[in-house]
Amino acid sequence: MALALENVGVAFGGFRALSEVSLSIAPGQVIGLIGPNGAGKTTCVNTLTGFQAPGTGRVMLGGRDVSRLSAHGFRRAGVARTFQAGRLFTGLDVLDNLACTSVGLGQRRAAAEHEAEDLLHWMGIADLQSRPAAGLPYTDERRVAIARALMGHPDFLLLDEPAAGMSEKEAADLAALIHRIAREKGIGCLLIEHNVGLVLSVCAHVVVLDGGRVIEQGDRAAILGSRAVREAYLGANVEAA
Ligand SMILES: Nc1ncnc2c1ncn2[C@@H]1O[C@H](COP(=O)(O)OP(=O)(O)OP(=O)(O)O)[C@@H](O)[C@H]1O
Repeated sequence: MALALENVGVAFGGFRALSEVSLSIAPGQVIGLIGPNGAGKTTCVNTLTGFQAPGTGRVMLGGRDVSRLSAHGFRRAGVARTFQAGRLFTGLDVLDNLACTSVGLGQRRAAAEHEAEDLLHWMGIADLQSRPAAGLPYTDERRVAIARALMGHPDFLLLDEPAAGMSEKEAADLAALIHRIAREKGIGCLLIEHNVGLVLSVCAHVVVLDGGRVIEQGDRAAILGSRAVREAYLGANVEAA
């Protein structure tokens, strides 16, 4: 049961944001997706979650072509995501932010609240449960957004720059949480991050995009040793950098 892009292309008007992109996430695996600004990372996540239909190629989930599924359809099928901005429901408290997700997926309210309490406890943030989502400190908002994405027991979790604005210590705590999500829940995770050090420390496999194309993929050693990656980040004149 994998979530995958197969030779995906996405164009906005005449601009090709993705060209022939293939990548695959297995259950319990943490994949990193990196690349310079505008490389196409968010477009990849949008395509893997039904927010953007591929122009060419296919999105596959467990061997099924889900390219035309809606975003809600992807969520129901077990693919959850977070956004660069937390996008919490600011009029609700933390517990209700989580519970309403499972209610939206068809669960009864009492069961959804119970699941939300368990999940907040599992993440070590049970103390936040009655707090209004509006005005949460930035790092707590990020953690609640991840907790909300975990509601309904998804098989895959796609995280769009979850460590943006975090201190080194907060980013290390986040890395530990992502490991737990993969290991203890068996969820396949895809992590987009500008913090390349964090990605290389968390992910066994990293995909590098530049100009909408996959320019490299492999383990930490392969990424660090890649001339194409150095050129993408530092410009063509890598020897001088
Ligand atoms: N809806 C859209 N309409 C037109 N162009 C778009 C749209 N969405 C993205 N793009 C363009 O596609 C390219 C890829 O954007 P995308 O947001 O996927 O890159 P990214 O790697 O996530 O960038 P960043 O690291 O800056 O968030 C960019 O040039 C962007 O301007």
